[in-house]
Formats: sequence, structure tokens, C-alpha cells
Amino acid sequence: MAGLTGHPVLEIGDKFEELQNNIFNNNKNKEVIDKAGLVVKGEENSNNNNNNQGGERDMAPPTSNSLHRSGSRPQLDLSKAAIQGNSEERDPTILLPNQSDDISHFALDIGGSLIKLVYFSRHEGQSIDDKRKKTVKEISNGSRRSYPILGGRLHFVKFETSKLNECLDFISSKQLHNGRIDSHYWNSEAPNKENAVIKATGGGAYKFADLFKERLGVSIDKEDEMDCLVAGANFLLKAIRHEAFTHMEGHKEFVQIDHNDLFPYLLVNVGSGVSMIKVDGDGKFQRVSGTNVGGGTYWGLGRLLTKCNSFDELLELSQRGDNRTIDMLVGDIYGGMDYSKIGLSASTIASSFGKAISDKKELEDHRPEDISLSLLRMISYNIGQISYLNALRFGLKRIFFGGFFIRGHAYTMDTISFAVHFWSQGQAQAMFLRHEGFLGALGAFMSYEKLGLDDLMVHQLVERFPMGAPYTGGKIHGPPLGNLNEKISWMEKFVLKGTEITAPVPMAPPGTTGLGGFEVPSSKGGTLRSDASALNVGVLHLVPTLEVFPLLANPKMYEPNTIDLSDHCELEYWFTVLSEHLPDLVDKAVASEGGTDDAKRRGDAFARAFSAHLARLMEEPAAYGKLGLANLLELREECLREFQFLDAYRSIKQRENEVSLAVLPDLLMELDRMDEEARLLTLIEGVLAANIFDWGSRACVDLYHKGTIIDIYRMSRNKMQRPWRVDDFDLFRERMLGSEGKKPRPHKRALLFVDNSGADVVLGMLPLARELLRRGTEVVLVANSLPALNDVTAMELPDIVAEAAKHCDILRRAAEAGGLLVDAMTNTLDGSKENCSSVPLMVVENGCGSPCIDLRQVSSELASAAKHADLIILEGMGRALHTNFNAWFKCEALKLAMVKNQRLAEKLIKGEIYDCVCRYEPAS
Ligand SMILES: Nc1ncnc2c1ncn2[C@@H]1O[C@H](COP(=O)(O)OP(=O)(O)O)[C@@H](O)[C@H]1O
Ligand SMILES: CC(C)(COP(=O)(O)O)[C@@H](O)C(=O)NCCC(=O)O
Ligand SMILES: [Mn+2]
Repeated sequence: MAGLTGHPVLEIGDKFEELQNNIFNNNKNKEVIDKAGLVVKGEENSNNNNNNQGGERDMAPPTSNSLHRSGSRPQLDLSKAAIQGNSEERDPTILLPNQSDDISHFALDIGGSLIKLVYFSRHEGQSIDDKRKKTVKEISNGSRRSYPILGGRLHFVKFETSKLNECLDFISSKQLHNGRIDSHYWNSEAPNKENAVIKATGGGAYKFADLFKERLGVSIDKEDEMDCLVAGANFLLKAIRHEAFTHMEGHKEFVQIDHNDLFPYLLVNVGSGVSMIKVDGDGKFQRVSGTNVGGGTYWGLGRLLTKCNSFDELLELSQRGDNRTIDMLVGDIYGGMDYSKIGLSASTIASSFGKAISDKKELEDHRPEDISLSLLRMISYNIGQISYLNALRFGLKRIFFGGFFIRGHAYTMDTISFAVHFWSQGQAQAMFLRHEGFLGALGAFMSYEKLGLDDLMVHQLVERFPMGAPYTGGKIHGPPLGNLNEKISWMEKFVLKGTEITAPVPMAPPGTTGLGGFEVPSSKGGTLRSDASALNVGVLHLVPTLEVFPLLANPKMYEPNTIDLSDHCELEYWFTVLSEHLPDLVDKAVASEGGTDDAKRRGDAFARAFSAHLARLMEEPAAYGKLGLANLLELREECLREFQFLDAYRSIKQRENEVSLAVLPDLLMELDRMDEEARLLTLIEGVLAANIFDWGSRACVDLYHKGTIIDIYRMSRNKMQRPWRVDDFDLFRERMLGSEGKKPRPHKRALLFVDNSGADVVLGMLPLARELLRRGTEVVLVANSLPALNDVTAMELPDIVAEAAKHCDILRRAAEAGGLLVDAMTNTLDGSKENCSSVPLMVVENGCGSPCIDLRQVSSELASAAKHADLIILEGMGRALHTNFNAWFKCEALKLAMVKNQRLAEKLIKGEIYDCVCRYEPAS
């Protein structure tokens, strides 16, 4: 059969068909091909284990070993993992009792109202014992840094001080107080429980020291509260990318803090009382003022006046209040007129609660809603005004507000911002911190010696928002979550209660508080979310091995996301896309775990958890920091992992790899028959065409459910006519092959960021890698550390390369030189060990587990590999379009992708779905 577009390589399509026919003529092989999935119609969804005889091994959960091999971003603590129930049964449930529980340090801030607890959980060291060991060593050239900081996670929890027992129970149940605290990693001087010391700050560190000794047997090492607040604030402002934000008239905007231009600033901590601290540097500060009218005043007075039972109830009341019924306005005094001579409008509050004097009303005659609003406004405004006056005293322009009085509450922040803006005539700026109330506790935590936390850099911290976090972190709660089953039952209860979080949430229009001048706010925000979902603070993962990708031309200006989700239409569109993809994803995930009842339950819980995240973000897009599409796609993968779906597309990937590897030799033969120029074009076409095998795209998944791989591949090849929608191929060809007889020098090292398993990597990227190798260019295949959709991982690549190398000398020699064939093919065909002098083919992990890549946080091995690279090839929508489309590099870059989403095609390249991008950029 002739090639589908007349191009010779398309015979590969015929080979597919031939393979299919041959196999179907043979019953034994039919099973293989079914498994291999040439026909892909919905076969994955079988929940019946018996249908699955041939694929048992594919479907089995990976061993703990395989997990430990991977991951610059450790996800699971598998220590003491145990099989639940009968270990003989297929796909038994694995319990991870110690997931995130290897706790080595914690610190407390015991305040007048709340106890804040920060604890650190550490992961076991992750050794790289896979086939890439040699590669990794060679690439990093033995120059890997040894980091003083340990990887792990920081968790944030709070309790009411009046319920100290809950806090003590939490500490006991998490074994926070046992002997490991100081004996574990940093401080070997206090090996036993009797000597255990915990860092604590706040008045309660003094008040409750005896109780801690009595109940937990630990001594409290008291840290100064102001020292801690400043240390905590400085750490957050330097280490967390999206920590500080402004909040004006309902609009939240994250502020990029320049580390070299942070000081001086005014820190205002609004707890029970208020402290105002002028901060000039690390450990350099002065408490310049304070006010006793603070959070305790609002909550205390509010409780007396309204009979509310909780702080949140009081805050929620304020949202339905009208303060004009109780505040005396300028208009009330001036007969409805402005006092324009001094710039006061009639609606300006002249005297908070002033109307209560002249009224004949008693307390009962006032609406609690109005009282709460008037009180909140009075206190917030007063704090803003005093803060400004202190900033003025010292010539400070920036004021950061922390403390749990703020509680992420729009109206409170708007009122404070208004006061600062109004009195400073726009000269000073109020900013808020996402970890608002945890400054002191963080500071106390940092006071442990030898922690090295101060040295952590922004790129070494990754914030994650597991569903367990709002539960343990946000809610003032009882016992902690022990294992996944508890989490699931919590999720079930959560939904049964009909909490708003899973219901479709209407988009809040911008400007929710509408606090222009002293006008009556048009709205005071929506219903206050229950504590369980209100937390804007995730778990901070400390990953010392992450680095900034060294080939970014301008790391400071780098923004990974191409699509800005602050545009509400865009946000709504992508939320819909992800929601609609959920049922299919859950099907795949459940099937990947053998379709057991446990897997179904987890699948259901995952769907609810992820929907809850979406609903939360829909309501408040900036809740978890600045939101881009890459964050959403990563959140989905993280959420799958949280519910222990470690590789939802495992069997699909395996099947597509097998099929593609079977036809690879024919493709290579066809390529070798071409001249250099035709070959280069065919190779690039091959990458673009095979990028269609993407289980993350709705359109593609529909295709797979309707047709066979061969149909899809054909359709894809048909789309390959040039010019592509973005087509810099001629430039690239010139760089590779030269013009007018001049041969350019080959690249020294190319980094190929690979994307999907199956045809994409085997028939697209590997042949391109082979071409580069043939030209004398070293090739580093850069793949995910953890699975994401059907993306190939660094762990899977050596086996794929080894299989491909069986049929190709170039790949074999290069893979040997790169140390990829240590186990698979140590000997050449004649049995002798070749001393290869060929350029190496290597594999490195990229440090992430997402379809996109944020190049500010990559694995150290990728960073090392990048140092000698002069060409980067980014492939696929996630890595080359959703992220990095606008990124500039210090070396040449080729961005290749098929656009498998109509809207993105229109927006990004003014094209159509299945259009292709081949963007070549010289070094900048
Ligand atoms: N769930 C809550 N319970 C009690 N107070 C809360 C709650 N959430 C926010 N607050 C407010 O936060 C204030 C305490 O803030 P915080 O920073 O913890 O200070 P402190 O260290 O003085 O306890 C309270 O006085 C109250 O205004
Ligand atoms: C998840 C993906 C980025 C993966 O694409 P890839 O990087 O594999 O080319 C892409 O499939 C995607 O953007 N999907 C969501 C949009 C859609 O379903 O149309
Ligand atoms: Mn992909």
C-alpha cells in the first residue's frame, strides 16, 4: 500500500495493519494483541478480574522498590507497608501506616486564643538503584552536592487554646513527643524521651510548661515571641513564591518579593492583641508599637454582644450585616450632607457604634449581624490606621499583616487595606501573608539548631494541598487521620453532610466587598467556608535536591504557565475540561489497581476530593497561590497519588509500548533508505504525528474509544502536510544540515524532554534521538520522575531503550555508552564486550510528576546534565505549550507539539485542533 500522504515513511502505517492482521490470524497471538491494545475501545474499564488473566502482572501495584527508585519529589512513605487481609489474593490492599509520620521535629506557638503547631515529617532516603545509576553518575560527574538540609514535609495545624487537651492528644497520637524528636537526624545530644525538649513560643509556653512535662514528659524550650514572629515572616517572604498578596476591593493579587529589597518593613501581627514590629533584617527588629484592640477584642466583645458560639459564626454574621443601623455617619450629623470641606462624605463613619447613644434601642433591638459588622469594621480600620501611623513614623512603605484575626477574610483585609491606602494617600501598601497565623510557630520551629531551614531556597520548596491537610490543618479538631481509610470515611461523611464544597460553586464576581470610600459594602463575601476547607495553607515539601534549570535565559522573569487562569472565562473552561475528564480517569485508575472494591472506593474518594479542589479553586482561584493550568494538571496527579493510584495508565502504557516497539525496526529501515534531508523532515513529522497518543486530551480519548491505533495514526499522519501552523522547520534544517554545501558543527549534547509512552516516545522521539546520536551529538532523554497520565517515566525508559536497541546498532552502542544496558544487554551478539567509543544515550529524571514542567524546580541530575547541553527539544502539549511555550533558553530550543484541544489551538496559534507546532529558537 502506498504511503498515506505519498510520503515513504507512511508505510509504517501499513506495517501496523500487517502486524494486526498477522496477529489476528493466529489465535494465540490474538490474546497478545488484545492485551497490546491495537483495538483500544474501552477495554480498560473491566472491573471483572477474570477478564484479565493475561494482564495480571500489568495490573499489579508496583512493588515498593520501584517507587523508591524514583522521585525527586518523594510522595509516599512506604515504610512498614503491610498487606491488608490475605496476601495471596490478587492486588491486595497495601496499608501505609507511616505515611508522613516519620516525624522528627515540631514546634508550638501557644497564644491567647489559638495554639499553632508546625511539624516536620521526613522521608526515608531515596536511593537511585535503577538502570540509570551509571548514567546519573556520569552526568553528574561525581559533583553532586551534599545538602545540609533534609528533605521532608512541614505541616501546619491549629487548636483553640481553651481546648489544650485536643492539642496534647494530637501530639500523643502522632508520637510527636517521643524520643526521636531530637535524637533523629540533626541533634544527637538528646537521645531519650526524658531529655526531650520542644521549642515553643507565645505566653502558653510559660503558662503550660508544667502541663506539658506532666502529660507528655517533655520540657519546653521557650523562644521569644517577637524573635519567632520575625524569623517566621522572613522565612516565608524569602522561601515561598506566593506568600504575600494585596487585597483591595475584593481583588487578591500576589506580590513578587525581591529578596534583596525586602527590608525594612513593618510587620503587624494581629492575634488576640496586636504587635507592630519594624523589621530591618534577619534577627534585626524592634517592636515599635502595638494595640490592645485586636482579634481578642473582636471575638470577645462580639461574643458578648451577639451570643455567638464561634469566631467563624461571628464573622459570618458580619457578612449579612448593615453597620449603618448602629454606626453614626457624617450624614447623620450633617443632615444627610457631606462635610466636603474636610473631604468627608455623608456615608463616612463619624463614630463607630455612635447611633447606639441616641437610640432608644436596647442591645436586643439591634441585629447581631449589624453589631458584628460594625465591630469588625471598627477594629480592622483601627488596626490599619495605627499601622499606617507607625509606618509613617519610620518611613516604611510596606506593611505585612499576619495573625489569625485576618483569617483570609476578604472584608477584614479590604478594610485594613482601605485604611492604609486612604491615610497614606496610596503611598503605603498593606500586604497579607498566606500563612498568616503560623509566623510564630514557624519561627519557633526554625530555632532548632542545625536544621538548615534558613538556607532553603524558593526552588527547594513545593507546596501541596492534600485533602488531609484541610482536615488536620484547618479544622479545630479531635483525633488526627491515621490512614487512608479514615480519610475516605471522612470524605464520605463530608459529602453526606452536603457541605457546599462539592456542590457546583457559582463564580464570585470580582470586587466582592466593594468597599469604595466609606460606602456601604455591596457584599461582604460569600458564605464563610467551614474550617475544613478554608485553609489556604498546604503541606510544605522540602526538597533540597531541586534546582533551577540552568539553561533558562532569565530565571527571574520565567513564568512556566502560558495560559493565565486569572481570566475567569479561561478558568471556567479548563475546570469544565478537567471535570468532564474525571469519569474516564477514575475508570482507568480503578482498573489499574485491579478494579477491586477497595480501588473503587478510593476512585470514588479521589473523584470527590479532586472535585472539591476544583470547586474550592473555582470559588477562590488564588486560594493555593497563583493558579496556572500547570498547577491544576499537577494537582490532579497529586490527588491521584494521595489516594494511592500510583500509575493509573500503567497497562495502557505497557501495551502501547509493545505495539510501537514491534514496528520500530520497520520504521528505522524506512528512515535509513532516505537521504538526510528527507529523513530529518520525516523524523520531525514522526514526533508531531505520534504526539497524538495522549490520554489527557478529551478529544484524543474520544478517538481511542472509537477507533484503533492504526486509524488514529493514519489520521495523524494525514495532518502532517507542511506548512504546519507554527513552522520553523526550515530554520532548524539549516542549523542541522547547513546550506550551500556548508556543514554546520553538530550539537554537543541535546536534552530531549520526552512526553507520552507508546508511539510518541518509541516511534517519535527515539528515532530523532538516534539521528542526533548518528551525528555525534550526546543525547539525554529527560522524562518524568513520577507517572502522570500516559507520560513515559525515567524509570520505564531504560527497558524501552533496551528493547529498541535490540534492532539498532546506533541505539545499542549509545545506550551502552550511556550505561543504560547494564542488565539488559551486556554482551554484543558475538559475546565480546565492546569497548564503545560512541556518544552516549542517557536518561535522567526531571524531578516532576505532572504533564507539565516548571523549569524553576527540576531534579539535580537534570540540572547537571543541562550544563553541557546546547540543544533542548521540548515535546508535547504539557511541556512545550501549556508550559514553556514562551520560555527563552541560553541554548537552542526546539518546541514540538500537536495541539489536541480546539480552544488552545485557536488561542495560542490561531489554528485548529490537531494543528502542529514546530518552533525553533536559536540561543538567546
Ligand atoms: N477558630 C478560631 N477560634 C478563635 N479565634 C479565632 C479563630 N480563627 C480566627 N480567630 C481570631 O484569631 C485571633 C487569634 O489569633 P492568633 O494569631 O492565633 O493569636 P494568639 O497567638 O493571640 O492566639 C483570635 O483572637 C480571633 O480573633
Ligand atoms: C494533559 C495534556 C497537557 C497532555 O498533553 P501532552 O503533553 O501529552 O501532549 C493535554 O492532553 C491537555 O491539555 N489536556 C486537556 C485538554 C483537553 O482535554 O482537551
Ligand atoms: Mn503527555
